[in-house]
Amino acid sequence: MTRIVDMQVLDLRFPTSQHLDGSDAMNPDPDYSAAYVILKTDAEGLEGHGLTFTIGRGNEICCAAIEALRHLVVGTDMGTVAADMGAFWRHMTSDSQLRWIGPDKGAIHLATGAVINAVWDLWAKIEKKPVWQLVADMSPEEFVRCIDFRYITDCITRDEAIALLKAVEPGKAERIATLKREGYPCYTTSAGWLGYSDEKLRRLAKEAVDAGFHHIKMKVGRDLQDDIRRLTIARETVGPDVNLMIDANQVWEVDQAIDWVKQLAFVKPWFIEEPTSPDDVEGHRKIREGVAPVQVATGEMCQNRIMFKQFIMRGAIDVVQIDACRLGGVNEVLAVLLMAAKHKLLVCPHAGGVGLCEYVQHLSMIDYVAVSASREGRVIEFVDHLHEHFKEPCVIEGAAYMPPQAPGYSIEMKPETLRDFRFKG
Ligand SMILES: C[C@H](O)[C@@H](O)[C@@H](O)[C@H](O)C(=O)O
Repeated sequence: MTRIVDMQVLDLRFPTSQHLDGSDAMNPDPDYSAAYVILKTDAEGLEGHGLTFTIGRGNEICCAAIEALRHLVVGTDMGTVAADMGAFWRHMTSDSQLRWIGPDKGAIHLATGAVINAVWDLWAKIEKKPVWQLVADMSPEEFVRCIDFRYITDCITRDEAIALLKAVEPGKAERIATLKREGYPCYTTSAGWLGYSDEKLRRLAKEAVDAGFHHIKMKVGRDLQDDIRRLTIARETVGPDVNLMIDANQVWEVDQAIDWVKQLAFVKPWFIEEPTSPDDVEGHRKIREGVAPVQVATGEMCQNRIMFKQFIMRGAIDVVQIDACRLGGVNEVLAVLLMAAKHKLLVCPHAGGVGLCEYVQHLSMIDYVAVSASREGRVIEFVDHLHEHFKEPCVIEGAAYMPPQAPGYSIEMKPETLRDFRFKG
């Protein structure tokens, strides 16, 4: 069986000017970066690729954290991964010397996401399937074997998870056919950055509607009067039937969030994303009560399944925004999908950054085919930048992600990108 014999870590930087002339209220000048992992194997030409998205200097720390995981992954026999992926995840997150700085948080967990996702890429390539299909083809028992239920059994047990998966098994083939025909709906953030002029906002919002988007996200939170003006323009441009979402990137205090959102309620926001600290479960619960019927969304910085459990069980959010590498890779995302399905919450993944669109399309497709069995009210984020660096970039048709066909996790970058975007120090 294939063995992982080496790991390469690359610090890739994509300076702001090369991809985006916009910003959000927390990241006015983001240099998008990727801590990139290549797992080398003893099989000719077979590699696993993975990355985690960071910004600028944060990338160095992530690359160092990935290096700290080297001893846990090099030497792995992929046969043991296929036999018990959950045990492998536990092995990757249980190093007693790394526990004090993790394992479920911070740079070490982002590093875990990058490495675990590279292992999924490798596994899927060995099985000659895209990741979404590898998981969709699993039996409920095989699916739950990928998950570490530690610390979440008060929300969902292994047996409950199996029952939930079994209940939706009958319609799988039909849902796969629907996915291949129609794709999975998405929303765009590309019109709504704070750095854009009113003219550019108007033009991009119109282009988005013309391209078929029914959901458009606007950044807010820097200046209330600006937000009122920009949202008025957006609503006038897109008309009454398109869902407008707003995203504050964590800038508000709890009560301030309630006041601010109420003042923007005239555009009928579909959700408010990241109104306050991503760790504040009670704060989100209060905001949710205070701004209803505007839904509350968070997750791009929700760092583990245990935090998500609290947001879900406390009624603090309406929309679960999983992130492909903020969580510790596919395994942990599967746990969150199950908890969200049990509590009947919408899953709308966070994307954008570097490679997140390529990753999360697989996760929503898994959710639809095997877990929630629904696309109703769910949309994947789409941000139109940096896709040109990927060998198999995501494909959007009629405001929907089309299911990836190539084996793997769609995250492998082109050799020239790996050469030309290495950080020189
Ligand atoms: C710095 C990043 O682009 C963020 O602005 C982005 O992740 C954003 O919060 C989003 O939801 O798309």
